[in-house]
Amino acid sequence: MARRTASDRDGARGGPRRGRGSAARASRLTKVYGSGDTAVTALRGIDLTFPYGRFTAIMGPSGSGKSTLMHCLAGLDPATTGRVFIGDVDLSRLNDRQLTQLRRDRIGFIFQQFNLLPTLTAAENITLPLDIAGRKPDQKWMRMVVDAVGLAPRLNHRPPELSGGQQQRVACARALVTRPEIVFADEPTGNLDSRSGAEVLSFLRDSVRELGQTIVMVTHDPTAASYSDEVIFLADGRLVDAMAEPTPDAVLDRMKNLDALVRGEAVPEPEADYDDLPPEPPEPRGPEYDDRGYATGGYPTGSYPADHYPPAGYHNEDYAGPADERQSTGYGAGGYPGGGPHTGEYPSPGPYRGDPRTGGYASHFEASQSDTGRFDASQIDARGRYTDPADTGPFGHDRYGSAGRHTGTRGHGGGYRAPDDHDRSPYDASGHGGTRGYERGTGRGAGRANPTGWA
Ligand SMILES: Nc1ncnc2c1ncn2[C@@H]1O[C@H](COP(=O)(O)OP(=O)(O)OP(=O)(O)O)[C@@H](O)[C@H]1O
Repeated sequence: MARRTASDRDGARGGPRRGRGSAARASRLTKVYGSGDTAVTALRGIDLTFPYGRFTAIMGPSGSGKSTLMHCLAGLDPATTGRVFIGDVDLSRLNDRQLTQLRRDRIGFIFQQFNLLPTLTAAENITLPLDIAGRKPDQKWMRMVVDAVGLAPRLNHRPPELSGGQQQRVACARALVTRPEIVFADEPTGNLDSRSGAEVLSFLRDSVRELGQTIVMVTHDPTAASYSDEVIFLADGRLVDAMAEPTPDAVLDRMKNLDALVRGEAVPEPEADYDDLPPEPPEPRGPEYDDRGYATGGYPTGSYPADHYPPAGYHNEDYAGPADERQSTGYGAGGYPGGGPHTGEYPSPGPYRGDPRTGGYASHFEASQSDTGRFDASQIDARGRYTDPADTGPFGHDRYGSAGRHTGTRGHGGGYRAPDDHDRSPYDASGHGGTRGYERGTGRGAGRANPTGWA
């Protein structure tokens, strides 16, 4: 696919059309199927924005509401409450005829089952939406799309004469030929072998990067999701997490945790990462001193790294420990007695001063994890990071919120909430704010702007 300029991406030369604002948006979207005893709540208040020119994957356990969300966004299924916008059009204000027209003119669809008409050639299938609308194809755009999906030599073939991958590429070209503002793809590679799937996904990704297309794709496949710019995760009808620049392994890990949490199981214990996650500072209880003036255990000193204490044999009370890294890694002042770096005020007793082989730290730290059960399930967030459930931190309300002072400037705001915790949205008022920027209202945080733009 030929490189195009930024102005091309805006549709100046026939690329996807763009309105103002975002390509699609859901605001407090809920969906309930049925009523009374048989009611099924599929979506529980989704706030989500899809900016133009991005490729977003929607993932989540079976039954989490992925297809329902996509159908509501695409105007195929009405919301129960809340609102959905395509561009700046509020779908709830459209009648059936207007909705049909909007879908035809402004939305492209790609389905798992290709949905091609077997009696039409590939070229006729591609132009079908335009024919139905009584519009003539923009030949230049059509050629570009056909070239991009590599179908030029196959345009006169009928679907039964094409491989699965080729058929899906016809479907991709059909979705793009109307220059839609947004394309919804429902498991587009679900029926393809991995090589054909990769071809289709590469095309989708390139159409975003090089043509400025906006794509939203539901998938179960972490590899497929890794082609996207960002993955959003649903569980039990709620948005529970997001991952920018996904890799298959990272997506797979996240999905495993989501599955386990949805089943009410403990998530796998993460490997303790001493560099990334310093142990929780102990509760200040006041020092106790021996008759030489050394602390004797009034503090659970084993929770401190050994290099915070005087080296072996060092008995000088004036010892000043290394600078308090916890401050630079996000632990606020106050975690330590006195609220600042170590000053030698509380020299440590015990093994932490006397074992140069281990520094007296790691082995004790490991032991303390199992002794205290520090890493139990309720304290592990969806990113596998330790959090303190009792501590809502500066990002408040988020039962598993991993952002905040625990991870400080490196906080990512994973924020998975237990499936049984239905009483409030995980993205409620003070929900997210970490460096990934899940800040309600602005879609931006202190660091990297959130590309999906949580509303
Ligand atoms: N037409 C319907 N009538 C009643 N319940 C429905 C209907 N469609 C979906 N549901 C229910 O809504 C919930 C969400 O379904 P949805 O198909 O959106 O999930 P999903 O994440 O796409 O699942 P999967 O990955 O298995 O396709 C499920 O509990 C499902 O049983």
